[in-house]
Amino acid sequence: MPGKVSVLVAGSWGTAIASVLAENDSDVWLWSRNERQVAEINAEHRNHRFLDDVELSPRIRATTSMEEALRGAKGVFVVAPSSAMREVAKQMRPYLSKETILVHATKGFEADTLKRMSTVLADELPEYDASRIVVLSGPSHAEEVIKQCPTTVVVASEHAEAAEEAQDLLINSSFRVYTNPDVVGVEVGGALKNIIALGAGLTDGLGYGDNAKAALLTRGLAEISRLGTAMGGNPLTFAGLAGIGDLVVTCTSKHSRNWRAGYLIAQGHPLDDVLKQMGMVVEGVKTTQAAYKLSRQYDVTMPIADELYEVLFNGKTAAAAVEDLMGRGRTHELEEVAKPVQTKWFG
Ligand SMILES: NC(=O)C1=CN([C@@H]2O[C@H](COP(=O)(O)OP(=O)(O)OC[C@H]3O[C@@H](n4cnc5c(N)ncnc54)[C@H](OP(=O)(O)O)[C@@H]3O)[C@@H](O)[C@H]2O)C=CC1
Ligand SMILES: O=C(CO)COP(=O)(O)O
Repeated sequence: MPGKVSVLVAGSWGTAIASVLAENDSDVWLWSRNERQVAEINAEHRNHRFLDDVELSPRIRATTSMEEALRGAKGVFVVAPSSAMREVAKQMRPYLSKETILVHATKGFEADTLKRMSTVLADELPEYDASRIVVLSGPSHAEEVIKQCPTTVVVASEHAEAAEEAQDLLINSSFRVYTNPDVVGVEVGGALKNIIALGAGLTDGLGYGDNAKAALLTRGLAEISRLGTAMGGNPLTFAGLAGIGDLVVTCTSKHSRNWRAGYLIAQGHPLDDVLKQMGMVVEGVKTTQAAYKLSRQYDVTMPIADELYEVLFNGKTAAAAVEDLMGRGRTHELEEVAKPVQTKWFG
């Protein structure tokens, strides 16, 4: 069963996924554009820039050659930041076999087009059957996965067999993998939870406590479900690993870059400085812009995402944003949640 699989790119999450695949006896080719990083991984079995404290399996070989990474691979895992997905997909096209299982694990939308990541892959890989694309998501900080802490994730594909093949490649006793046919819900849940995690960092930075955090998580989930359902996702997906599961971990974990960015912004650090200081991708910032536009396109109310947008891009203080959220007009808890339920899921 194990054979060659490739992982593109060698950031934190790509390196952790490569480690899970290597634990399962796959021969893993980890692609990076960075020659020094590739040389370090091959010589020292360390990714010094990301997850430096863990020794990598010798089953993981790094390369800067896309051809070497993809040729003969039975599975390809694309783990680029959303801003790089199209560029990476273009480079894959000449070498990607139609038989390969193609999985992406990116949480975000394309900034200009507002497209989901599987759609960006489908655009750039027209020879590949788009219905077989698999999305990997769920509560899974790389720092814990690479140390084999128990973790549960979901793989979604319209094509049940493709999802099961991805499940086979990944599942082991510390990495439990569920399948789900709802690509839209899993992608939208994974992307939008980063906005709420930024908000949780903000309220923690303001010292607002656990009640505020619980409120953000709960009302944040209502916003995620509302937009996700309007975009075609199954409402039940948001009660699962790619919804509430990932929301909980990202809003409460010390590992979350989105939470940390929110925390620093609440303390008065300018957004640009925070992003530079972080040195890793903080998807929630661009996703807040995307959600601002998508909520208007789909005519759904997203007050938390709107307030985050004002804080990040229009200079509103976090305290004023919380005050405005608390002072909104009275409403029924379920009023805005129950809008359009997709017939695709419930007949
Ligand atoms: N970290 C985590 O725990 C998890 C992350 N994710 C998601 O995975 C995705 C990737 O995040 P993560 O690995 O954490 O990010 P990191 O910041 O750790 O790493 C980003 C990587 O992307 C590479 N990269 C950026 N632009 C390009 C490009 N144009 N071409 C090739 N490589 C590029 C960087 O390379 P270089 O060093 O050369 O710039 C770097 O290796 C995000 O969508 C994130 O939300 C999902 C679940 C868990
Ligand atoms: O998606 C993640 C965990 O599931 C990672 O979240 P951060 O990008 O906020 O670190």
